[in-house]
Amino acid sequence: MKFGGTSVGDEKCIARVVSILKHHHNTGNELAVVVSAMSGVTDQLHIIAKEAVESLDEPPIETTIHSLRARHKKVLEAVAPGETDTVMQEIDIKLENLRNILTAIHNLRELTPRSKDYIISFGERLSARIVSAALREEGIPSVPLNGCEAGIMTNERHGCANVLPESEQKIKSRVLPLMQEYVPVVMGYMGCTGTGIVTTLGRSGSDYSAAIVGAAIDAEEIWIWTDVDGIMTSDPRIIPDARVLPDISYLEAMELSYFGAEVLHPRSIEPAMQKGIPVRVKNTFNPGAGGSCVLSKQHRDKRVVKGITYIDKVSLINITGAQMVGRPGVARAIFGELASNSVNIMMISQASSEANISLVVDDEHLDIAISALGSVKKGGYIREVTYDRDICAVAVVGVGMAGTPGISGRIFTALGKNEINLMMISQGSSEVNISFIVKEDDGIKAVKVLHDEFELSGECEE
Ligand SMILES: Nc1ncnc2c1ncn2[C@@H]1O[C@H](COP(=O)(O)OP(=O)(O)O)[C@@H](O)[C@H]1O
Ligand SMILES: N[C@@H](CC(=O)OP(=O)(O)O)C(=O)O
Repeated sequence: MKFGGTSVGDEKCIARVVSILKHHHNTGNELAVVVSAMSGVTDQLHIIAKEAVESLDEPPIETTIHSLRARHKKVLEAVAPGETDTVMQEIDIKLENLRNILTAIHNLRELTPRSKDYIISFGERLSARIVSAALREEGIPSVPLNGCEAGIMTNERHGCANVLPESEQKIKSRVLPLMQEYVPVVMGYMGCTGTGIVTTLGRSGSDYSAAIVGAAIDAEEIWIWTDVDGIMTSDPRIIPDARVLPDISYLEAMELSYFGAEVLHPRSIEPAMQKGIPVRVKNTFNPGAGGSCVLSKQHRDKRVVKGITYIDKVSLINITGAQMVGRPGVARAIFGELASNSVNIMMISQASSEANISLVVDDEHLDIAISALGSVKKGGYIREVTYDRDICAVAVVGVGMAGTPGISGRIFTALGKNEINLMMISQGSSEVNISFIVKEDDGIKAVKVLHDEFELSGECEE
């Protein structure tokens, strides 16, 4: 069971988490738990790391340490009064490490990907100790484990590390035996390299940690506890009448999360899928609700389109040049150069004339992508590289779209009727997803129009 940042955000939330775990423990389940940092803490750590390296004046290291200490102490006193002193001693040691490294970073004005990962993993180091103490306070034996202790071994891709296959045996041999006696509370989001260097798994990566641990221990189910009733037809912040999807396939969940449904991390499905383990998404604040179940087959909702997603932190790059037509190797040069600069490409589309290739990249990769394409341009066959930051990606997802004629017609007619201009369209041959780019100002409108067009708010079809 994984509990996200909002689920462990304060003492009341942690008390709920403990009562959920107590219920499942007392009904005979063996549990392994993964927790995220308390909401906002990872952001706070990112900010102080940046300030430590960039600030010419004294960065607010002390203020940050004090605020982290005060927030965690208040929660600990409420949920584990019997252990406050001992756990606070451990927390103070961690905070002292944090203070020292931030001071060193400021003095050296050097923040490496390694040291950054070490810093931003502190949120989970603190929260897991508190959740574990809160369980003990309720009479449930529990131990906290950091990612390395739990056996989560990764490559050295700091900031977005990949879990290595050998983790499976390590996790199994470390976590499973513990579960006979304790409820282990694993610090999500973090792992370590073979030499013990701390890595992180990418923002919102605790879902990935949970999937990795769940798959390694051959869990019966992997439950992701969050702050909404399940995976919904769209982000409820955009579409207030979005509906919970009771059953959804692995493929659909992967596509929805890849294209912006934050409720699950895109990498969290594959480990479960490989082992056929159902992933259940449930609401910590409404545990009685059924939630969503991600499975290989879906049973209840026969609707062709399952959900509409939206991402706004992306940019569109257009590469044009008549010389690109019929010339083998152009795509290799473009994608090879982008790959060697670690640019993640989210969508690709090529006009049939071959004189144009459009790409969508994360906003944060745009500058590096443009500079990489500048080198490719020197080859002579690209005439122009233009970009637009003011766009967003919308995706329509559903396994049933494959082989159902007329879906794209409905999508584009509905958008056209609402005067929404399409700047790029992409559909993979799996037909599980039709994604397109519109101006940022049209993004939310496009989601609403399509949510209505496919009547996603209504009752599910049995
Ligand atoms: N399709 C969707 N279904 C459910 N939630 C979604 C969807 N798209 C975006 N979200 C957002 O994801 C949020 C939960 O993800 P996140 O904030 O990362 O939770 P946690 O802190 O539990 O990891 C929800 O509050 C919701 O606003
Ligand atoms: N704390 C990390 C990892 C994480 O998964 O968080 P959350 O479960 O709150 O999305 C982050 O903020 O990115």
